[in-house]
Amino acid sequence: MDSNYSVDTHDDGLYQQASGAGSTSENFKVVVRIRPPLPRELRGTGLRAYQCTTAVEPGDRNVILSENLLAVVNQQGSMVADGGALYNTYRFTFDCVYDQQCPQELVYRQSAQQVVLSILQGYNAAIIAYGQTGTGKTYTMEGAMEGPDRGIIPRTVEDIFTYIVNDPEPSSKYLVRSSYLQIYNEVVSDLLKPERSSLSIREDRRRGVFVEGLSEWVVRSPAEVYQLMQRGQALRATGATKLNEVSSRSHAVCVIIVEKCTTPAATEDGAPGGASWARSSSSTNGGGDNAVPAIQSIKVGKLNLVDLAGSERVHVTGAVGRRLEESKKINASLSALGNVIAALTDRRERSHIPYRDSKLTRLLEDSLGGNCRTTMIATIAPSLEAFQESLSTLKFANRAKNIQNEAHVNEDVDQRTLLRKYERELRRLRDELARRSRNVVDKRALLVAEEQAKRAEADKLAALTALQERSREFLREKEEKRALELKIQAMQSQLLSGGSSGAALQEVPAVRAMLQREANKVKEHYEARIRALEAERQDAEGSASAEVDRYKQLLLKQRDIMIALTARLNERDERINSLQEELDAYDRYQRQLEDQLDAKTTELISLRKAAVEHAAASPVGLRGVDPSALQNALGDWAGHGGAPGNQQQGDRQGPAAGGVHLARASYSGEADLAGGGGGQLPFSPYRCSAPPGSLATNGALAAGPGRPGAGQHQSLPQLVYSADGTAVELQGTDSQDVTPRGSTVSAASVASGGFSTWRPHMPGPASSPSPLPFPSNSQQHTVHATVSQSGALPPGGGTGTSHGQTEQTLGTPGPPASNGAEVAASPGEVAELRAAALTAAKERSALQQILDSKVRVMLADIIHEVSGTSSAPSSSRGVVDGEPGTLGASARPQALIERLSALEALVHRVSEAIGSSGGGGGSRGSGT
Ligand SMILES: Nc1ncnc2c1ncn2[C@@H]1O[C@H](COP(=O)(O)OP(=O)(O)OP(=O)(O)O)[C@@H](O)[C@H]1O
Repeated sequence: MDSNYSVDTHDDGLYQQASGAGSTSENFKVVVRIRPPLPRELRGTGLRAYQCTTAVEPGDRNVILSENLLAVVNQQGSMVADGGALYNTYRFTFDCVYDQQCPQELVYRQSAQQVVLSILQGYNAAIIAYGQTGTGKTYTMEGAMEGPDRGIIPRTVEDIFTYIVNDPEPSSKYLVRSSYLQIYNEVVSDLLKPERSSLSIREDRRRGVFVEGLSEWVVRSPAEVYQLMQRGQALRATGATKLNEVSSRSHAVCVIIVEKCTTPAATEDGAPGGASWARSSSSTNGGGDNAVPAIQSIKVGKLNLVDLAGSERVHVTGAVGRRLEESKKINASLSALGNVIAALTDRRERSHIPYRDSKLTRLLEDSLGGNCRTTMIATIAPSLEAFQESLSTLKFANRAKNIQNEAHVNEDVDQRTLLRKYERELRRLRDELARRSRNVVDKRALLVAEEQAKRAEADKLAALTALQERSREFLREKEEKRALELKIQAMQSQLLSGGSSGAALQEVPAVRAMLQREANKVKEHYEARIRALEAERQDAEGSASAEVDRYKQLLLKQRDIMIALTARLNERDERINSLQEELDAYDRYQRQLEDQLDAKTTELISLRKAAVEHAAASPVGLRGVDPSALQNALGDWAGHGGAPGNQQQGDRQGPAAGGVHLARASYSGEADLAGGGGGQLPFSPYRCSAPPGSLATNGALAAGPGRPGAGQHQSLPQLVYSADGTAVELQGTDSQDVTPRGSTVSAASVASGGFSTWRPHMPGPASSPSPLPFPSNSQQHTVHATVSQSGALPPGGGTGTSHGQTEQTLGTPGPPASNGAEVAASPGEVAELRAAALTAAKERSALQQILDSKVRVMLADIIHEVSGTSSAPSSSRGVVDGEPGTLGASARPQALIERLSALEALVHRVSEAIGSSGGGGGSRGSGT
């Protein structure tokens, strides 16, 4: 094989600059292949025709690169010395130089086959195609899949399987695996598994440098490899450039790994390997102690078939954009490759090898200066336009040929086999150990069990012993207890024999009889006690029942009372209603009385008029008339027919001091009061006042005091009534004391609120109590009579009533008769008569006023009583009639009835008195 690469080198000084050392490593060979010119190159460029720049000297190791090849190469193809000085001519010596007509088969056979087949011996091998783009790298590596143009890869696959098939060692076994990857833009991808990209490059001692995760496909025939190659080529990044229509834009690496398993030729006894393995196996299986397991030899050879992307000058290829980026990456990686080669071939002290500067150099680390047999095929183009690239490639290749690889067979025992064997042995030993250990464990367990049994037996005996001891103690305690009991009995027997009461005594019949008697006595006592308690219980039950019955009766009685009270209350209400009706009837009767009073008044006026006329007609006769006689004549209607009138008559001592000091109506007319002559009335005018809303509201009396009149009002005394309607006093509003003397009412009578008697202001017997009862009333009633000097009535005072007529009559001045008749009586007599008549009228009016006041007070009391009775709760009325200190509900109606009767009698008497006087006057008047 080496003879194939043996090329004679002759370096001369002229070409020293370009020629290499000429020595090559056995494990790193560099060959140059010149492809034939392409059609485009043969057409030339512009005016320049095609010009070949390469020539291979005889012997196929030297290559001449010259701008004018014809001038420097003679007919034999060797370089002429003179021509070299005129033209750029370079001569390089490599392990082999293949000219343009060199077929694929020769290239493979001379430069690849031995390297490829070395992997079957356990070597790492690599065939790297390097060169400018479009110079035939892919053609050289792949070529066609069939025919003479088949490249190195197909031929390698064919040779590998041919070798395996033709291996003379039938015991050898082979395992062929294949992978296909690319480095595109510094990214490692699996061309057989496109989904695997960006793979990492690892390295270990056994496998060397490898791509982690790269798929490995076991192939058993060249066809299977072809299929993989075709599949990977379809995925490889390619593109059209100016220099190559199908330019590879990535570095492609086809990996073929061949594992060869062989059996060593001999064992310890020197038998051949194959037979030895067979025997060894059989002996192992048979359990022969002397047999030593045969160890298989595993040789693993890895072949990297590298098709590098072509270096290119960008300005020449015209790459732009993506192609430009690809070119940069390609050139960068190739530059890293050059750096690695430069480092590897540095003659100085071995420096750092920058394998990790690129994926390519990292992946080719074993192939470049490592454990590998490497052949670098530098491809160049023969055309003049590729001169510089060809020169660059040759220089690169010339430098690379100095790389020293140290290839060795990757022979190693099958670690897995050994491991399996050791594992089996270990498992067997473990089983044996376990078995023996199990026996030991069983014995130990038996010993332990026996020990435990002995211990348990000992414990059992100890427990039995303890139990027996406890039993003995128990018996002993029992005996001691018995002894104690006997001792106690003995002591007790001794005590009994000492004379104390005890069971022994009960043995005596007398004692027994005594005890029996005592027992019977106690029994009887308690039985009696029980009976007594039972009786008490029964009594208690009986009394309780009686009490219940009594309460029931009380409840029934109360219920009846309530019913009766309800009925009586209903009756009372009916009675109250009837009384109300009677009161209404009485009011109507009172109004009739008032009408009659008015009639009497009219009659009185007529009488006065007749008297005046009579006096005017016969003043002499009138002058001789006794005033008392005249007053007597008029006194009947003035009230002496009744009790008050009689009393007033006895009490009357003069106009200023006597008579009834009550007025009912207001009198006006200055002439009347002044006696027509401007004289002053002999008695002070009266003003009867009453609280507004009481007497005045019915129009009977004047309004409140001080009501302004048309003229000057004279201040009048007030007649104040006590609560029971009794006139108490006339409280003068001026300095004149008009209080009736002797008219006294005690403060107690005012405050008592009880029944009181009206005591007119009359001396002597007239002060006897009046038989007229009046209901208690805390209110006081004041009657005012207003006399206006201007003659005008007080506003509202008696307006619209019959009293107005009285006033008109009374207010008529006494001028001389229009007929001019001379009055017989003297002016004094006339004045007396007039005063008498006026006094009589006043007394009547006062009497009527008293009557009205009394009636209204009683009516108010009755109404108040009735309303209070009907609205008061039943409890306040008293539950039981006749209860001391309270007026029972049934008694109140009776009292009301009595009051009404008294009132009726009073009215009747007053009416009779008034009627009698009026009737008397009338008769007299009519008689006159
Ligand atoms: N020895 C040869 N004999 C005949 N034709 C060849 C030879 N070498 C190369 N060619 C032809 O040259 C052209 C370019 O070759 P190839 O594609 O292999 O170049 P390359 O170096 O792989 O280019 P790139 O780096 O761009 O991939 C192809 O058409 C190929 O057929």
